[in-house]
Amino acid sequence: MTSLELTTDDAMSKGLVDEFTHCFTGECRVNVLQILFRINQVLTQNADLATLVSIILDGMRQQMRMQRGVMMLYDRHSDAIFIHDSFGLTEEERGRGIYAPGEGITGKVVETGKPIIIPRVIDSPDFLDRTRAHNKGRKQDKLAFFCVPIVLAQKVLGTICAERVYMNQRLLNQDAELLAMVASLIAPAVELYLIENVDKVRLETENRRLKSELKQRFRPTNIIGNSKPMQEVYAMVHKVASTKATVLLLGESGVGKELVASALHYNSPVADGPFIKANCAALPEALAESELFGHERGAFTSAIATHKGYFEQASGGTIFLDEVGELSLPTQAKLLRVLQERTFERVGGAKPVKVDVRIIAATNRNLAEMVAEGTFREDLFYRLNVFPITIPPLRDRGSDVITLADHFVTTYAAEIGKPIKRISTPAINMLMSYHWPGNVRELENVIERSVILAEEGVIHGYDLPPSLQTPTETGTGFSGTLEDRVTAVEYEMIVEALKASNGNVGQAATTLGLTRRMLGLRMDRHRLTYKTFRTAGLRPRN
Ligand SMILES: Nc1ncnc2c1ncn2[C@@H]1O[C@H](COP(=O)(O)OP(=O)(O)OP(=O)(O)O)[C@@H](O)[C@H]1O
Repeated sequence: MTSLELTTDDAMSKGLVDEFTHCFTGECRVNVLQILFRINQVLTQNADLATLVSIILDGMRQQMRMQRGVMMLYDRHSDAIFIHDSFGLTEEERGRGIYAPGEGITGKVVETGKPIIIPRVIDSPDFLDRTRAHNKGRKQDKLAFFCVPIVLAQKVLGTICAERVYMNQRLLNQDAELLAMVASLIAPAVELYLIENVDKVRLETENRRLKSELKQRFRPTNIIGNSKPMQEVYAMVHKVASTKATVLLLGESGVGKELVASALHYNSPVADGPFIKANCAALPEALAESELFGHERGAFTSAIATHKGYFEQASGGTIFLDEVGELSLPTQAKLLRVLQERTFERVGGAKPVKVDVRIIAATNRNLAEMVAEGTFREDLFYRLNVFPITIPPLRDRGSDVITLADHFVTTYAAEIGKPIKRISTPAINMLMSYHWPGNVRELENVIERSVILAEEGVIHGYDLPPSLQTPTETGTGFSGTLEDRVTAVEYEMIVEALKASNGNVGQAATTLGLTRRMLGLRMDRHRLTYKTFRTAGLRPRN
């Protein structure tokens, strides 16, 4: 037994007995079965999410004798997790409970899809107490916390979290297991609720978001994604944007370096000045110097007039040197001088030109390695590397993939003028499983293409390119054989038809051009049951 664990006698002597005596006797273990039984009962009666949640929260409070219980929903669109229902919190505390994935204990459970159990919550560095419910009352320091995800088809839809007086690890694990069971029972109902109440959920999140501190966290407006690694990027951008320090943006191709560069500029004191992009890889060797630093009239045969280079054009603003690792050694030497003295000469000129520019450079190359190989100047590397920011690859950003996909769907659907309501569950799984070598740029292209292909307002797995459907690359479990792919498409079409018909098999069969019996057989083969697709309040005649 750890020093934190209590015996019944300890508990009694400490006056905590009310909360859990019955749990030592095993009575509460029997009681909890009643909760499962009730949930199962109402699930078969087609009850709505509100009824289910009230049974769960009542059970947590009365049978399991918990101090606090919270059911949270994850709104992918706004990338926020908020309290849907709870006990043990005031209305005000409830309103403050809003998190981003990766943030605090709840955010971590949503990000990883794994439960978290903490014997003494106030000791946990991840515990944010955003609701501020822990400032009050005695026994707060004795509370254990556990949080389980509500997951369906690898998609985290929300969490059930609870606090109770700590007794011992075994009982805590048992409670968490029970809540995990409850979470998996109600997951289909939660998904239906989220689909059906998309607008309500969004409005609710937005209202809460407006009232919460989340609003105050810094995120450049056009950069999408709230994953932990991106929050670190935002924090760095926030720190350095207001200075004139040279910034080096590192990261694979397509991660959003240019977007971050523009965020740095537009949040800087020179935001009203020009933002000039110079793509060093696209500059032909012979013209690189003249493009960057300009030339005097007659400097070379085609120099018929004086030309201001990118540095002069950026004067009073920011120059963004993209792919800086591609510059030749002579051009690097000239760039070093600008960095040191903010002075250069135009090609063919002798007069020094002084500029006042903020320099942001970016590269997907390993500059330190290039220095070792002798292809990049060491002194220039140190001058550029004053404030490096590494933008993480998309595969390390968790649910940002879906947030970004949603964002691009909205953008391209509006551009093409085609209403797209949602991305199907199998398509979401494919997007989440893929390793995105081309990062956000690749995701953007994939979504643009799928918006063009999509029919009936839904992006399906088969609207995504074949590269996302190869098992070795995606890990989606689809093998390359024709039969397996046909099975995957069949599964998806049946799921969609059942969703659209609220679980009415007859109606779904008609949509699919099958008899009811044929569809029944196929549903058995895919282990699908119409109950999963029933919508609250509607009882289809099957
Ligand atoms: N977090 C993000 N939110 C929204 N759009 C993004 C995000 N990151 C990247 N994009 C979009 O993805 C595309 C590629 O981004 P960007 O050009 O900034 O990448 P990069 O790292 O500079 O690529 P490269 O190294 O190839 O120049 C752009 O259309 C950009 O708008």
